[in-house]
Amino acid sequence: MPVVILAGFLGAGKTTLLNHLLAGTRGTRIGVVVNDFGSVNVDALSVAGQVDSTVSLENGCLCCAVDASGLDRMLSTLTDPAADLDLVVVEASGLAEPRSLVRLVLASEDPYLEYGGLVELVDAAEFPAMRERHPELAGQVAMADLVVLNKVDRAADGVAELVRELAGATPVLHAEFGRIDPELLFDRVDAAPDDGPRQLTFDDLRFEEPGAGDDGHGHGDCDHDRAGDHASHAHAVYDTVTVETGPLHPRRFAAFLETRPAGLYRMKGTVTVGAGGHRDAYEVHTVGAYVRAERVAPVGDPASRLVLIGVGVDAEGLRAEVEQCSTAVAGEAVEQDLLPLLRYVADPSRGAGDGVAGEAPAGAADITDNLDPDDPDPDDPDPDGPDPDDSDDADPDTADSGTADRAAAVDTVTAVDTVTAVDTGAGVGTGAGVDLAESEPAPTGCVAHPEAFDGLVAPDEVDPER
Ligand SMILES: Nc1nc2c(ncn2[C@@H]2O[C@H](COP(=O)(O)OP(=O)(O)OP(=O)(O)O)[C@@H](O)[C@H]2O)c(=O)[nH]1
Repeated sequence: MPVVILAGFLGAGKTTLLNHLLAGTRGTRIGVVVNDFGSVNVDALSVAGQVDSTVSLENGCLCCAVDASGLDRMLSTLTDPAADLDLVVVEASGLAEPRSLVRLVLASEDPYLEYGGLVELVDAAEFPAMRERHPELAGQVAMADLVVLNKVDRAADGVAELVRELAGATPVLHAEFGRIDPELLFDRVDAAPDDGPRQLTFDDLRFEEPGAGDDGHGHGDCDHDRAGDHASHAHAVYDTVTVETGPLHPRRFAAFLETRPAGLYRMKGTVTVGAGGHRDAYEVHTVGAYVRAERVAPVGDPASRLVLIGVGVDAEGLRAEVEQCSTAVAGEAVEQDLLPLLRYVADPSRGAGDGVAGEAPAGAADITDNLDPDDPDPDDPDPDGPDPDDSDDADPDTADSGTADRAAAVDTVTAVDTVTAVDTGAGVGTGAGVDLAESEPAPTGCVAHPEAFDGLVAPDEVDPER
């Protein structure tokens, strides 16, 4: 269950965007956590659909009122397969600290939960003035997976350039009234009448007829395109590239993952990697800076199929880069070449080739290399090995103490679905600001938002007494 965090300063348009998503789901079922600020749950009330369950947290906003297990408890009724939802969106209060929320989601032990990205809304009218008063907003833009520059109808002079610069490699979408394409955030369910609603699977992607419903530039099945309303449709501002190729050289592919171009927001698909005569298939999923790979059953032909979605990316260049990773071009790999890829595998002991199945491969422990925002470290002679310089990941100065400037908030957990009520349960949020840096080890097995781990204790610094 992808959990998308929707953040942005007060009034940036989070609820407006959420309502747009809810209105455009066409069968996709979304659970929503609304993190209202103030004593009246305006956002919860204004979110479209039926609001059937509410939990109030009276002692602070979501990110400082719960720890990871508290968040798990809160979300578990939404992520539980029995709830039959396809996506959870956490709308952070305008005062919430997205870094803390990202940490909580990444530290989740809920087996059904997967980080779905941090979407940061920026108010194009107010941002320059807001930033003067709240310099931390710049950091929030920098750590997002997708920046939505909203209210472009009222944009202040120079704001697009300013946000573009602050966003660095993160894609920036321009929007009015939060009208972005929902498919940027989730795979729509297939509403085929003979099949019933369900989540799009990678198999759907793999076996989709090339050209079926395609508008000629990779946008695929899309009502708006068929309606000829392309110019006003958010698809017009991003590119989708589908690459089908043979088995990939794992080291070369891992290098591609590490150097993904600015603007590439999502990537999903199944790749087969060849090493030491073995063939292993992995489902790969990236959202912004986050990468996750999971070993899956072998796939047929094509051995590797990836869908890449980005803003302002060089589509043909991307295709060529992936194709360069194929063993046909890069040559056969040896088993050692798997190691750079295994850092992205959720359970590395499952990720090794048949020859070493069941063992945690050497190098799997090096996952913390990725917690350093500056990685890959050009000075590191062995980019796949432990990097002594990575101790800066544990810099206490960068840890977020969290609560200082957050006013009391009333948080509501709301299950929104046009049909089904989901009881979100009670008893959440009695903690008074748990600092994850003190209590949670860095999650391993997935790699995301290095900044989110600032202040976490590096494995070699863990005090065994604690
Ligand atoms: N002109 C203009 N107004 C917008 C746009 N998007 C949202 N608004 C308006 O901005 C106001 C705030 O929008 P909300 O969606 O409530 O913002 P929010 O981020 O949820 O606000 P908080 O919950 O207070 O943090 C509303 O009056 C919206 O109608 C836009 O693109 N252009």
